[in-house]
Amino acid sequence: MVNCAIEITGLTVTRGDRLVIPDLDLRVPTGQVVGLLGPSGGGKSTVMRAIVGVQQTDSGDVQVLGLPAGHRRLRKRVGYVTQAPSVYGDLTVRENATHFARLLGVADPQAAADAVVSRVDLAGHADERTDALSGGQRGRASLAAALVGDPELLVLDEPTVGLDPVLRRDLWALFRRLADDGVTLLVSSHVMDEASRCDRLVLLREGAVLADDTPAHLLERTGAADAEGAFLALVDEVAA
Ligand SMILES: Nc1ncnc2c1ncn2[C@@H]1O[C@H](COP(=O)(O)OP(=O)(O)OP(=O)(O)O)[C@@H](O)[C@H]1O
Repeated sequence: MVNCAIEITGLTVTRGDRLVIPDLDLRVPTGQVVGLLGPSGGGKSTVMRAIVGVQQTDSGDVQVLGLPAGHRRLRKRVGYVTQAPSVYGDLTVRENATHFARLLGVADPQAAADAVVSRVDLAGHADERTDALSGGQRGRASLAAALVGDPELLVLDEPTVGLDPVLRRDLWALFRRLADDGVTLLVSSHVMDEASRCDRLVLLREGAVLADDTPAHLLERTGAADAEGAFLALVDEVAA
């Protein structure tokens, strides 16, 4: 049996008066980079919020690392980066990382902070206030804060939005290194060309899983040349 970092069964979520997630089943295997892809408004952020335990749900079960989503024992084991940078603008990059390390009860907060700041390639900006950084740098400062507790699962909501191609490549290389170290990553994106960098792809549309497969199988199954083509082929298949 595949070891799963995330197991979602029968998840239903209503936001406002809209049924956003009708009845979702999803399993995310441990130690892989899983891409959560799909059009804007398809429910990616909502699923991620349910996984980290901040989304009110109607029904269903969300298990994360063998515990119910949002369990206090998951606080240090799960890192979450939202689309909005979640760092304090009036603190430096290093101070932010140190602050989150202390909150998580990390043994040597300053050493842990320095290590993650280097890991996200911000050592050269460690002593700058985050409100003076570029958007991409601020995003990486948020990622450093999420990494400082050495999480087993990282949930990243569109981490590459607004980044130039070089930074996007570097960030994906970092995700790969983390996965090689055994971390499970769930990464949302609506940039389909990022799909090829994932071990597995979950295509989400209108709160439903259109496909959950490896990139190679997905292309083979649909006969498409790339993930975008595969996605469109699957949409047509459902509509037919
Ligand atoms: N606070 C809210 N109140 C009511 N409805 C909401 C709220 N936030 C999101 N929604 C609705 O829930 C649906 C799913 O949104 P969600 O943010 O999960 O999609 P997404 O796939 O992450 O989109 P994007 O790629 O644009 O971030 C959308 O129809 C959206 O309008």
